[in-house]
Amino acid sequence: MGKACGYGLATIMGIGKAVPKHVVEQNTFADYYFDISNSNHMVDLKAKFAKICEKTMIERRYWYMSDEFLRSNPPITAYKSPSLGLRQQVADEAVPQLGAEAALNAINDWGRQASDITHLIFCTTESGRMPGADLRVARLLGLPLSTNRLMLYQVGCHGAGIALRLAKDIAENNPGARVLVVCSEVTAMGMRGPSEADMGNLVGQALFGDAAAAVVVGADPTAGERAMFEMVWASQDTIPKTENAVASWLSEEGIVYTLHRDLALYISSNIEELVQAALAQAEEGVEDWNQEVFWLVHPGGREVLDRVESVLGLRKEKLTASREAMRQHGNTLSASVLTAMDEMRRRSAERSLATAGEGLKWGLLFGFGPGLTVETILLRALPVTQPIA
Ligand SMILES: CC(=O)CC(=O)SCCNC(=O)CCNC(=O)[C@H](O)C(C)(C)COP(=O)(O)OP(=O)(O)OC[C@H]1O[C@@H](n2cnc3c(N)ncnc32)[C@H](O)[C@@H]1OP(=O)(O)O
Repeated sequence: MGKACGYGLATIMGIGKAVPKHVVEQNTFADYYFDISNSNHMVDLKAKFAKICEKTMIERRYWYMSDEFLRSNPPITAYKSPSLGLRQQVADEAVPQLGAEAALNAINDWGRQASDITHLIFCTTESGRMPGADLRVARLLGLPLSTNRLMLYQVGCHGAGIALRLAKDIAENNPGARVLVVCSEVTAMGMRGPSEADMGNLVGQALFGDAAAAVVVGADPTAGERAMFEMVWASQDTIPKTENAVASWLSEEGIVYTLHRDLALYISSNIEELVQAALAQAEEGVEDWNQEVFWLVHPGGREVLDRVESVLGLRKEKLTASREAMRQHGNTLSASVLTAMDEMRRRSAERSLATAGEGLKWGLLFGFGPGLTVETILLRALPVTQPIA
């Protein structure tokens, strides 16, 4: 979808993130995880898990659930035990709280009042409650009751891509619209102990972390606003025959998921075509993917980034923002790619580069999720300016 109805293209005008306070260090995580799940007798599995943790290249993650809470609620740390109500209670508290904190940071970055937000898109994989976290966040931020809310439940890691694509359509078709996109994820639903028969679960336990990230989207910047990234084109694609590569379902035991060993291979084998299709939408030829393009790739796991980098022939530093987001937070599902965007913007500003996209004009954002679904957004980073006077 391109420019519509004579209004300008949707732009990202503010970015914010938030993490909960409990820090989980990856280099001691195997010991901790097997201890809280009373699984120290699984000696070989623990050794294998320690190796997986090391290979993730994650340094730390953040959890909303405290050590005390986990130790006093064994159904959460069992491999499978009825615990949905308990998990939902955590999500009810944590998802809106973290989301509101990230949203406030994005609104402060944007520079206008929260009451100027016209639409709210809230995305989480972790909750099944109505009314949803969108309403709680609207209340916490003091948004007007007339704010148009849209709640995306159970979307998975490509949720930010979906939310941005919808925000683009809204901003380009409703003059003056300012859309707050919030992605908030806590591992309360999917946290569980180890099982020798479920390696996919073990890989997930080494990867997933809690975080929220938010952006403000609008077309035609006005006084006090500065546009960072224009969303030029957005699309969704499904990779054929990969329906079982990532699957998750809500059960009495919380969210149970499978991660296929070849998931990274499926993504990397199909991404080149999607890159070409997206860059063909740029107004000028973009030939050199290292010199001319900045990359925001969902940090699904180290192997996902390695394979994407290799198949596209990207230099090591091109995926730095994604790798840093993963190193500092783990895979935070829908919040991941926005966290990477925040990191890229921060690093670009630190180096006084001409745009928030590492000084470059054209960029690609990729979200990956169950389906396998790929969300692609062609971005144009605008020259760094002060907010419009
Ligand atoms: C679609 C999306 O992308 C959405 C998401 O974000 S969902 C999460 C997506 N991410 C993933 O699935 C993780 C991708 N994988 C990785 O990043 C890496 O495999 C890793 C960091 C987990 C491990 O690194 P690695 O270099 O592959 O380590 P490696 O020594 O080969 O593997 C360790 C062990 O784990 C096993 N393993 C790894 N992934 C596995 C999986 N998904 N299922 C079963 N076993 C797995 C390996 O077979 C190996 O077992 P053995 O020691 O018995 O051979």
